[in-house]
Amino acid sequence: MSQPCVNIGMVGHVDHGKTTLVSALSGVWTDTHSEEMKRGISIRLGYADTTFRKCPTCPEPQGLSVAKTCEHCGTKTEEVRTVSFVDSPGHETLMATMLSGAAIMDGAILVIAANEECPQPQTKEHLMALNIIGIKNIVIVQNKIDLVPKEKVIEHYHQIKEFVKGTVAEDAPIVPISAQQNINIDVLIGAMNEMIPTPVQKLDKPAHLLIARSFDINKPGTPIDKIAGGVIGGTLTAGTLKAGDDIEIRPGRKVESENAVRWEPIFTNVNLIIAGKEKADEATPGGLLALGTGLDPSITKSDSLTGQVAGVPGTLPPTRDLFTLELKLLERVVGVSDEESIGKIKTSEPLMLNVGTATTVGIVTSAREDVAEAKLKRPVCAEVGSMVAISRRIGSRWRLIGVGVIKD
Ligand SMILES: Nc1nc2c(ncn2[C@@H]2O[C@H](COP(=O)(O)OP(=O)(O)OP(=O)(O)O)[C@@H](O)[C@H]2O)c(=O)[nH]1
Repeated sequence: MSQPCVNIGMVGHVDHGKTTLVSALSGVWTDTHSEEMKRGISIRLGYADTTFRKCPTCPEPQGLSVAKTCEHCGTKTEEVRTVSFVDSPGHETLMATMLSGAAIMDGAILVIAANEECPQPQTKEHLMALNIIGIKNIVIVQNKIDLVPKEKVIEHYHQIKEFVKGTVAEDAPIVPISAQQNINIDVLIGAMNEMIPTPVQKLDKPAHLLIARSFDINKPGTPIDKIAGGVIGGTLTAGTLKAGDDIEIRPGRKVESENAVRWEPIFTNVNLIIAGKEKADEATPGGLLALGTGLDPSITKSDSLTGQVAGVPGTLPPTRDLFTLELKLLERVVGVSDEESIGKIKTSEPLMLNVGTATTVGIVTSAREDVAEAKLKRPVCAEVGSMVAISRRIGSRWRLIGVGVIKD
């Protein structure tokens, strides 16, 4: 990709139109899996790339679009910015996946369907997650306006305004659209372009990649299906990678011997870089990458490396199987109809912990008012100071209850 890239997340309640909107913006359907087809909901993170473009000859004001030729004068449009969309699932059982996706978002579109009362439970829970993870660049989309009369759209707009009062999205623009009928998509592109800047590229640090997906091979027909090794996908938080570079992956591989279990880092090399849909010589932070590696595909298949970190050998954060967390708990549980208050964290209770793209369960070994220690069932590679989203099992679901910062 020739332009610096930004990762924009699609978040919001189930069936509000996230995947449809990604498709309207990028012209491609994000990954669809057979299980998703059966259940009719998104289960895993989906990805799609597009380019915001501008006509070089039409007079101002002329908005951005994704069209390759100008609809007014037919001139070939020019690239302004490349964008990767991270499509997260909206179902309440899939919060862990949403949180992994949020770790690699530079900004987000909160999709809210205009034909339902606002807020729906995961509209609230996803906004809270953005808040906790610190994603401030947000655009709100009022989708499916083709299904309701204008007065209802206005009433719904006021419901959204009331709902976001006092949250990180208080001043976010609200764009009424129909993803399915392609209404107001150009206005949305303009709002995204303004609200979601390309992140500052930290090129002078060693390369670190948060792994969000891993595959044995990519889909047939894509450039990466021609290589033999396993594929990892994710986003670089810092540094650059070139084809041929050596990489280390942590925590790596689980090794079981006699009575002990340990995790060994994996060492391999990058043999192909795909940024967006194109083969690239170099990968930089921002945007989603697929890296062909020298790994045996059995190591990368079925997202088995999701949540791990890859980077320059010897520079990765330590692998931890114990967290000491400085806590900041929410007042009430969100994402449920009955919003009970959140009690203190107790010793021996299991917590779901999300850090970067990793999800693990930790058993609390000690807990005070504002600090808790948890022994992790599956270790993670994480820096001191990293934010950890904390969820507690309430009924049959994990519910977001707060955030912790890793202490040494
Ligand atoms: N009428 C109308 N239907 C829409 C619109 N956008 C999406 N839909 C429909 O709403 C349904 C759900 O859309 P999806 O895009 O799958 O919703 P989603 O938010 O990605 O769902 P999950 O990822 O499972 O949470 C589908 O049947 C879409 O065709 C719209 O603008 N108008």
